[in-house]
Amino acid sequence: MADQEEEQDNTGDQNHKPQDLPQVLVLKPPPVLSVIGEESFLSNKYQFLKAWESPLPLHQFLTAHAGSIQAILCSGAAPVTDDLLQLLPSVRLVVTASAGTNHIDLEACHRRGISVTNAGNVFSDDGADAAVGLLIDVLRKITASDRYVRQGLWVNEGDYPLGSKLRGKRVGIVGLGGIGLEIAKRLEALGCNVLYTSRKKKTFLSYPFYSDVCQLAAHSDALIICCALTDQTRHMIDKDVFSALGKEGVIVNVGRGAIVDEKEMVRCLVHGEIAGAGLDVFENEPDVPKELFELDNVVLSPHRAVFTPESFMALCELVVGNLEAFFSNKPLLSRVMDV
Ligand SMILES: O=CC(=O)O
Repeated sequence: MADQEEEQDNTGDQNHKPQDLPQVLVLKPPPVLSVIGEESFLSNKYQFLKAWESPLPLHQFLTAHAGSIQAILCSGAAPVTDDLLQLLPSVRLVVTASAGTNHIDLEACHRRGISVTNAGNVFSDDGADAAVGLLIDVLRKITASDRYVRQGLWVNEGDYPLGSKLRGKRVGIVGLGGIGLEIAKRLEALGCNVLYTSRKKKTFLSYPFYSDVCQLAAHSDALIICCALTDQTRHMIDKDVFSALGKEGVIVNVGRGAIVDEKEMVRCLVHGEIAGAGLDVFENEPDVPKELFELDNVVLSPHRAVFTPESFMALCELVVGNLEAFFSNKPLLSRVMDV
């Protein structure tokens, strides 16, 4: 079966036999594929082994190609675990088509001498636009009042309750990486006071830094979560943080659902212990806690914050650039350093 697959030229390259090309494993189609199309995304300089198209069980498929796969192209849809890497001794590179790397066992990659690259900064603008958009939406009740108008309630019930002003708000950014920095720039331009927490204080910035997220919440009117999901940040936004944020506080999450203790967040929203939420990510996507559907002070979005056709085009170039750099022994373009 493996031989049959190797005979099938899925590279589009007429000059090379596919088996001469470097082999890159793709476990599941990353979201970018459905927008950009396989022909554009999967460069014909490599033989992409699409595990999901093989009739073989994954383990057998991987074993059949174990010696020849040098790189893995992945996304959040398929985890890259230590057990998987164990089966693929020739892998030296994992390229993820995402900003987040929580689906990759970074420690195992480090131990095995495997480099990892991610989406670098290609999603920073769109992620920041979406985060600020969600914050404005919650504060000014844009989606909720849209529903009000469509349901004919303006006519029957009168004016909709007023929202709250953005200018002057103290916004705590949790994670001042590429997306966080872009959020800060936008909020500054909109007249907000930016504060932040991050792994380390950024000495080149004058925004107030809080090493403790509870302290940050206590000094913020809104918190925007845009840090990485790691063992340290899982459920970091917990009961104590919500209580420090307080009844008037708003939370926006464009990072990962599991950074927030979702059950506790739902409880706080239902009981009015925080004022509202703008959420692009959830703990068990695509499942969203049903209680949130009933709440007008919550804006929901289906994990789309960073994705636009433009960011996907940039991602496409970056992925190909990283593969080219790797296979020609040049420095990687967006190496993940924090192992
Ligand atoms: O959530 C999207 C990403 O991590 O790229």
